[in-house]
This record gives sequence, structure tokens and C-alpha cells, in this order.
Amino acid sequence: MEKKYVMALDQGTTSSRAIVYDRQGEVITSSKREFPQYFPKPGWVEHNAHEIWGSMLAVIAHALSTANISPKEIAAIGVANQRETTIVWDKHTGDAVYHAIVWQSRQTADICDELESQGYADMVRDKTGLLIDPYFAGTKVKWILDHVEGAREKAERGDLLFGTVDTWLIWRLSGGEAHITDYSNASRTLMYNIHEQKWDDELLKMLGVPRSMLPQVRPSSEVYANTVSYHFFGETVPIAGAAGDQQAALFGQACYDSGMAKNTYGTGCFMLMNTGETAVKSKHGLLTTLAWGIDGKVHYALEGSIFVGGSAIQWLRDALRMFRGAPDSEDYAQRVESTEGVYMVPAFVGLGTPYWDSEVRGAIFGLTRGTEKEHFIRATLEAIAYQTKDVLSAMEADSGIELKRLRVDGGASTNNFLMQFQSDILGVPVERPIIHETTALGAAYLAGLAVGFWESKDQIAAKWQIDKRFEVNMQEQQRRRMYAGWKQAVEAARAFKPHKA
Ligand SMILES: Nc1ncnc2c1ncn2[C@@H]1O[C@H](COP(=O)(O)OP(=O)(O)O)[C@@H](O)[C@H]1O
Ligand SMILES: O=P(O)(O)OC[C@H](O)CO
Repeated sequence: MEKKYVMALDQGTTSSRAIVYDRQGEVITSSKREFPQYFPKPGWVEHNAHEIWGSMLAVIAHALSTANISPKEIAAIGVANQRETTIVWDKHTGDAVYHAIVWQSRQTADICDELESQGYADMVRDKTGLLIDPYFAGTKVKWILDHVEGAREKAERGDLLFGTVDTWLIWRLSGGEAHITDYSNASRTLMYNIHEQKWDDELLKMLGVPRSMLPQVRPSSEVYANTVSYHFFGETVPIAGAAGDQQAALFGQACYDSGMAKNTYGTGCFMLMNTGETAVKSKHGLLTTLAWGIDGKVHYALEGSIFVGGSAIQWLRDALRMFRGAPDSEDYAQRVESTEGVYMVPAFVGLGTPYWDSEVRGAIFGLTRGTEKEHFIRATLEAIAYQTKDVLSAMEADSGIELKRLRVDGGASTNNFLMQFQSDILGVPVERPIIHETTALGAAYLAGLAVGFWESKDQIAAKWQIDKRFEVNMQEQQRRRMYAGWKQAVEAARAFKPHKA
């Protein structure tokens, strides 16, 4: 049967998706399923690794059956995943020994404080391009080995495997044959030397993680293994691409040249700038990370990470029950002219770039008796844009490049109010492509390139098409005034020190 399609598996923080593309890069079918989030203690976020896997299998089956596609027509599968989320499982039974500890989770804050006090920060920064922060996988692995009874002994005997979500899915899809990850995911673990591209003994010793748990690190575009036929409806299909979702989005946005940047508005927001074959060291709280490995080379990126973006809207929906669907937030925000001085700081799990403050918690300022739900919703959307301005300022300072436009994508980028306000507050036009799910598209491109389904990055770049360009429509003076209010709100939130429960 002719190989007409590539399938991308996009395993995000809140949902799993399977999307099938044809050779033109058009979406043929797509299926999405949300799965449970667990918040066992304040600031902790966990998933069940088996529920992640189950949701992935369900969307694969649903996508294929609704479009009546045979797995025989799939040339390759690419995986993009929520990054840093950590799974440790028994290699004999396939059972996870603990929940997946999600990237947002702060449960390793004490471990991080201890490593800081032992003076590891500079070494970590130099080798990994990261900071000692609960965000990254390394301290999560340590936490599992320290807290799950018998786990450390098992790990030392070589019975346990570690993986980020890409590794877990590929291990499962391949029936336990491939225990691998790609450069971009490895670069988020706190255990990988991004300059030498190898797992680092000094870092492993610092975290007490046995080397036998670690996956092999491979390029982002390469055939790793085939699916086992019982998971893939009687067929074996090459698994041929993998990247962390933010790097996959950079690839899907065709940001192939040094200096090109994108911002993805999903659960969190992540701005990445391609810096080519140079690892740029940040002086302003950005991360240095591997963008991808392809064609025998690695590319680096500078990254600004915002922990709470679209999930603040989800919180308004689910916890405060302010509306039924996230898209409703756009209409509510536009029913008022402004927030009337209300600022919301959605620091539910601390703040990332440029503050890197694990202690700070969410806050709202400027309430009056006249404050209504609409102001609250508008302030929450505006907070996403302010956080992005914090990141862009750091990016421009570190790279010396003044952005002429910002490419955007992700679920919340469909919100026109947010995108217009983003452009206004940055003072830079915002460009949204027709396909705003560029994470999955990037994974599909990486896999398709590996099997010759697409020929080159140039061929892919020519497919990028704009949906809407949001032009700047705010005076400089107003922008400054509003942004100064945000900075004040962040400082006030950081000054508040709640009692620890
Ligand atoms: N129209 C919208 N306006 C604001 N936020 C939205 C909108 N649509 C989706 N979101 C938010 O975007 C997030 C989903 O985006 P998505 O790219 O699917 O995220 P992820 O990959 O992190 O699961 C959710 O947190 C949701 O609340
Ligand atoms: O699930 P997303 O799309 O919000 O992405 C999560 C990031 O990969 C975390 O680093």
C-alpha cells in the first residue's frame, strides 16, 4: 500500500493528540484526549504514566478509524512530548514505580536548595545550560529513588529505567525494544552535558542516579525502532523522530536559521530562539538548550520558560468555574475596555524566566468594589502577555537581536484578544500560522525527513503560511505604564511570604 501519511503523537501536559499529515503538510485527521491531573500537595503536579500511555493508544486508534486510514499507509511516526516530566519504571514488568512527576511540580524544591547550598550551581550551569530548579528531570529522578521503597536498590541492580515521556512512549510502542531519547529531551534532564553531548558522571554522582537507568541519546530525526504490531493494529511502522514539544514547535515553525524565534502558548509558554551551532550563555535567566540533532549536527536554542500560561485560563474554567470553555475567555475579556488597574500574577508553581523563584505564589492586585469577572478574566489573559514580555526582553538582551516579529502557536494562540494585546505590549507584530499546532507538525517533519517522506528543511520551510498578523496598536507611553504596573505586581507577589503548611 502507498505510504501517504506521517503520524505525529503530541503528548502534552493536559492532553494527548494523534495527528495525521499528508505530503503537503495538511492535517488529514486528528484526535485529542485529556487525561487526569493529580495535585497531591500544594505545588505538586503528577500524572499516571499508564493513563498517559492509554490516552495515546486511544487517540491513535480514534484518528485512524475516523479517517479510515490503514496503518499500512503511515510512512513514519514522530513523537513530541511535554518535557522534563519524569517516569521511572521496572524494565521487566513495565510498571511505573511512582506517578510521572510533571515538569511543573515543585516537590523537589528542598533537594534543589540542598544542591545549591553544596555549591553545584556553576558546574550545573556550565555543563547543562540549566539552573538547579525543580523544573528539570534530574532532581525528580532522585526524589523517586529516595522516596519509593526499594527503588534505589532496584535501580542499582539495573532493574529500573528512567525516561521522559518520549522515552516512555517509544519504549512502549516498540514493545520494550528501544530505550532511547533525543538530544532535545536529554538536554532537559540536568544530567546531560550539552557541549560534549554525553551523560555526565559528575552530574549523575551529584544526583545519585545510576547510569544503567538512562536511555541512549539519539538524533531527533532517525529511525529508532518499529512499532510492535499488536499496538499498531497488525502493522509495524517506523518510529523515526522525537523532540521535546517546544523544540518540535521551533522546527514546525520552520525557525531553522539562527536568530529566528517562536513562542508557544500551551499549558505554559515557551519562547525559543535558534542560535545555530553556538551555545549562547545567558546573563538574563534564559536557558541554553539543545534544539535538535539532525544531519549529523546539533543546533542550540535560548529559551525562556513560563510555567503558567494557558493553564491559568484552565484554572478560571475548572477551579473558579468562570466559563465553560477556554475560548470563552476572549469574549469576556473584550466586554470591558481595560482591567481597570487589576493585575493577576499566576505564579501557581513559582515563576520561571527571568525570576526563577520557587517560593512565590499566585496573587491578584488592584481589586475594587467595581471589579467584575470580566476584569479578572482580562487580567489573567494580560498576565500571559506580560510574562512573555519579560522573556522577550531577556532574549533580546542575551542575543543582541531585536526581534522584528514573533511567530506564535499553541492552544491559547487562537485567542485573538490575547494575540493583539501581546503585540501591543511587546511593540512587535505577532504572526500566527495557519497550522497553530506546530508542535505536532514539527514531530511529523522530523519523522518524515528521516524516512525520505519529505526531502529537505527548505521544502518544509516553503510550506509555512500565515493565518493572521497582529499589528502593534498601542502608544509607547501606555505600554510603559502598563508594563510598569506588572513589574510592581510581580515584586509585591514575591514579597509576600506565606506560612508553609
Ligand atoms: N481560546 C483560548 N484562549 C485562552 N486559552 C486557551 C484557548 N484555547 C486553549 N487555551 C488554553 O491553552 C491550553 C491548551 O493548549 P495546548 O497547546 O493544547 O496545551 P498543552 O500542549 O500544554 O496541553 C490550555 O491550558 C487551555 O486553557
Ligand atoms: O505541555 P506543554 O505544551 O505546555 O509543554 C510543556 C513543556 O514541554 C514543559 O517544558
